[in-house]
Amino acid sequence: MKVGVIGTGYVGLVTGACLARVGHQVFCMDNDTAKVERLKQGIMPIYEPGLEELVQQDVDSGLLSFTDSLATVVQHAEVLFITVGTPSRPDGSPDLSAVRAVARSVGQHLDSRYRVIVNKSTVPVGSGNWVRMLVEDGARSPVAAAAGDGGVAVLQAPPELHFDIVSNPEFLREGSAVWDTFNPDRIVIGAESERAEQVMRELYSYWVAPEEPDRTPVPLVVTDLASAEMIKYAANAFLATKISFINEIANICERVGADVSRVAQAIGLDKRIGNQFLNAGAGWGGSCFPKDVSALVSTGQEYGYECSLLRATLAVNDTQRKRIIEKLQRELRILKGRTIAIWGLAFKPHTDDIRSAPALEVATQLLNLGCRVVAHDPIVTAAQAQVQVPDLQVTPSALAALEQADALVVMTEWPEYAQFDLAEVSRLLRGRVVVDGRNCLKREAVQGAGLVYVGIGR
Ligand SMILES: NC(=O)C1=CN([C@@H]2O[C@H](COP(=O)(O)OP(=O)(O)OC[C@H]3O[C@@H](n4cnc5c(N)ncnc54)[C@H](O)[C@@H]3O)[C@@H](O)[C@H]2O)C=CC1
Ligand SMILES: O=C(O)[C@H]1O[C@H](OP(=O)(O)OP(=O)(O)OC[C@H]2O[C@@H](n3ccc(=O)[nH]c3=O)[C@H](O)[C@@H]2O)[C@H](O)[C@@H](O)[C@@H]1O
Repeated sequence: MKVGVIGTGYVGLVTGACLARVGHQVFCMDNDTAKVERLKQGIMPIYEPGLEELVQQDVDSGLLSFTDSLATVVQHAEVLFITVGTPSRPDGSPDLSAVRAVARSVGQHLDSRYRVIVNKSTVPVGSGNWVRMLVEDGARSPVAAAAGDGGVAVLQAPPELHFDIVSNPEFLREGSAVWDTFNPDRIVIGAESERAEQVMRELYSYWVAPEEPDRTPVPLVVTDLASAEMIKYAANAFLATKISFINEIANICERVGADVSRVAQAIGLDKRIGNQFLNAGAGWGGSCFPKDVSALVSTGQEYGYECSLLRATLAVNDTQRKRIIEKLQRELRILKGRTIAIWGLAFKPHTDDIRSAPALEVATQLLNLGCRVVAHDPIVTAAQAQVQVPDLQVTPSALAALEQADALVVMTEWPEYAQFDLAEVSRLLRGRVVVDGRNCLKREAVQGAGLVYVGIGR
C-alpha cells in the first residue's frame, strides 16, 4: 500500500521505517526542512537502537523516502498517518496546534479519491471528530497562491471528499521502539467505517494475519474512535500509576526498614499484578507519561469529573524527585557550596531524550540550592543538556565527573554504571555518599568499597 507519514519524530520515523520494511511504499514528511535534508543524507534526528540501519535499508530498497512537501504525500498515499507532537500546555492540557495545522493542510490538498486519515499522535477523546471537521474546513479554504498567480490566494471549489478518520494509538517505548513496533502486544484501531477497518487490516496484515505459520498473530482490537483514543491514555495513566504506587510503597519501606525490591519482586509474582513497571526510583519522566496523565486529568475536568487518583499519581511523582535532594541533605547537611556528580541525564537508558527527565529536574534544584553539578551521560551531549539547564557541567567521562564531588547520584540506570570498578569510584569521589536513584547498584558492593549507600525504599 502507499502510506504517508506526517511528522518524522520518534513515532513517525519508526512507524514509517517499519511499514516500509514489511513492503509498503512509505513517504515520510516533515515541515522541518533541515531535518528532512539530514534524513535524506542518512542522518537520524534521534538516537534509537536499530533505527539508522533500518532506515538505510528501506531507503536502499526504494520503499522509504523523505520530503517536506505535504502536497506530494497527500497526492500519492492512500493512508495518511498524523504523527506530529502533542506537548503539554502550562495548564496540563495538550497543545494540539500541530495536529490542527496538519489536518487543515491535508484537507487543502485532498482530491475526490478515498483516503484513510490516521491519528497516531496521542490526542484527547473526541479528536477524531475534530480532525474530520478540520480536514473539511481545509478543503473549503483558499489554497496558497502559486508564484504564477501573482501572489493572490485562489478560492477553490471544494472537491467531493471521500475519507475516513481512524484512531490508531501508538504504544512503542523509546529505546526499544523498533523492537516494540515489530512485536506489539496489540494493535488498536478505532474506525468510522468498515471500509477504513479493512484498509487498516490490510496495512497491518504482516502483524495480524502473518503468512508464516510460526508467527503468532498480534491481537487486533477494533473499536469506535473515542474508545481507541481513551485506550492510549488509560494505558499510559495505568503504567504511571503503577510506578507511583511502588514509589509510595518504597517511601513507607524506608520508614519501616523493609526492602522495596523484595516487596516488588514478590507482589509481581502475582499474575494479576505482574512484575513489570515496579522499579522504585526517582520517578517517571519522558515526553509521554507526564503530558498524558495531565491531559487525562484535564479531559476529566472538561467533562466535570475530578480525577483524584490521577492527581495523586502526579503528586507522588513530583515529590519523588525531591526525595533525592532530601537524601543528600540528610547525608551532607549543608548543600550550598557542595559539588554533586550525576550519572545519567536521559529520562531512561538507551535514549538521548531529556524531555521531562528527572535528572534535569534534580540538577536544577541542586543548582538553585547553591551546588555545583557535574553530570555524565553516555549519549546526551553537553549542548543538549545545557539548552535546558545552562549552568550544568557535563563531562564525557563518568569517572571524571566524580573528581572533587561530595556525592554521586545515579539518575539513569545505564548498564555501564553498574559495571564500574567501585574501588576506583571510591578513590576518585571526594565524599563518601552514593545516592542510587534507580536502585541499580549493589548495596553490599558499594559499602564494601568504603562508600555510604543510599537507595530508594531499601
Ligand atoms: N515518543 C514516543 O515514545 C511516543 C509518542 N507518542 C505520541 O506520538 C506523537 C508524536 O510524538 P514524537 O514522535 O515523540 O514527537 P516529536 O516531537 O519527536 O516529533 C514530531 C515531529 O512532527 C513534526 N511536525 C510538527 N508540525 C508539523 C507539521 N505541521 N507538518 C509536518 N510535520 C510537523 C516536527 O517537526 C517533528 O519532527 C505525540 O502525540 C506523542 O504523544 C506515542 C507513543 C510513543
Ligand atoms: O506514549 C508513549 O510515548 C509511551 O510512553 C511510555 O514509554 P516511554 O516514555 O518511552 O518509556 P517507559 O519505558 O515507559 O518509561 C517511562 C518512565 O518511567 C520510568 N520507570 C519505568 C518503569 C519502572 O518500573 N520504573 C520507572 O521509574 C522510566 O525511568 C521513565 O522515566 C510507555 O511505556 C509506552 O508504551 C508509550 O507508547
